[in-house]
Amino acid sequence: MVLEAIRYKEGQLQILNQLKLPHQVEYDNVRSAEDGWHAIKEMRTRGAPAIAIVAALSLAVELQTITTSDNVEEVLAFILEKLDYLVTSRPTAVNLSDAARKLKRIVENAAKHDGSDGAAVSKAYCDAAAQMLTDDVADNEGIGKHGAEWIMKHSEGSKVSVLTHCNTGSLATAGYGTALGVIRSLHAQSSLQRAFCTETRPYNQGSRLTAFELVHDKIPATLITDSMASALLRLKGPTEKIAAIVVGADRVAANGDTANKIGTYQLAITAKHHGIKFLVAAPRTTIDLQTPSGDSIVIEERPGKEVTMIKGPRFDGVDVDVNSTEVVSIAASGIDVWNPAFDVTPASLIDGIVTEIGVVEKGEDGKFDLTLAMEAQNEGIKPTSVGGL
Ligand SMILES: CSC[C@H]1O[C@H](OP(=O)(O)O)[C@H](O)[C@@H]1O
Repeated sequence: MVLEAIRYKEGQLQILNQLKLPHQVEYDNVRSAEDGWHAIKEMRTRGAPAIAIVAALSLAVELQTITTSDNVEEVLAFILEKLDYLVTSRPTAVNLSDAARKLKRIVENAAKHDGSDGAAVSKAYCDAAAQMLTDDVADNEGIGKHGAEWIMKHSEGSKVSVLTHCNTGSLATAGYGTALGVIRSLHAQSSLQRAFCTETRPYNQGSRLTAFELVHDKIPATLITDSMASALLRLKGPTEKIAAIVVGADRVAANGDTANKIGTYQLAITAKHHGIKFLVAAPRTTIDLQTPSGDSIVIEERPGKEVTMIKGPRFDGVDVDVNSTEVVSIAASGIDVWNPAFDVTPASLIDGIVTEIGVVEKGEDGKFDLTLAMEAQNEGIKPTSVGGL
């Protein structure tokens, strides 16, 4: 079974309901932008690239199943309004707003063409949205290649271990993954000793999703709790050949400060303390030159019950009843909760930003210059993840 977070064909979009993984594999139909918004908000689908793609395709299937007006202005207004609505689903990952901006430009250009009609504008949108699936997988394979090469160049021996956080694999993207794509590439070239993954409280992307992907791909892997990371580096770093911590990103600011899953910042601190390389792996659609630094990144806060309650199938001490679901409280009633979904890692703690066209490192001034990577994108060296703009 190929792990597909997103299944799309004209007129039909299905998402793997990630709230039910790893014990149940269930796909939910997404028939409209509203369905897409709720799927993203409820985190039935998640991951910065996947959020952008599901949002874009949710509007595509809506356009493909309604009777499209011939009126260019009506269809254009409908698409622009729906994109503005979809962007409100989750604020931190830039991929969604970046895709919305590029899709708006595409349909505005399509509407200007002589003889254009509503159907032409709708088709231009749907073609660009579908292209995001293909481009994202290509981006991730490039990230995997460049990241694996960089790690091997900066470590000794023929095999290395890496630690990763959250889920950045096929369940967070259109396929292959970003940081998990680097792990897949290391494994494919027989350079991976072992992948360590953190459970990533409170949504448990690591224990539920990354562990699921690593077991599925038969990659040697070990799950640890978030609180074990520093001890792992100190006690097992040398013997397990841990060469790097590789994480994904939801938004990379112009100076390289990176918003990613809560817990990333403390991993960067412990990596620095233990002399372990710290890499951010993300497509260029995650780089946001309009946001000057991490101080300007909006950090999503989620409901406290995601911390105090835990949901899963019943375990009778022998087997897991995959068809059961129990929700249990694991905190004292009445306690206040702070539940930021992300934190910001300062560029000073990041050794490299792995993109699909190469690894960006800091210059002699100790700062990242991300404009070069983005200029490569704008010069058309490779189309962006939305319709080749
Ligand atoms: C390639 S996924 C990037 C990013 O998205 C995840 O957040 P969430 O699971 O809340 O959508 C996590 O921060 C990943 O690193």
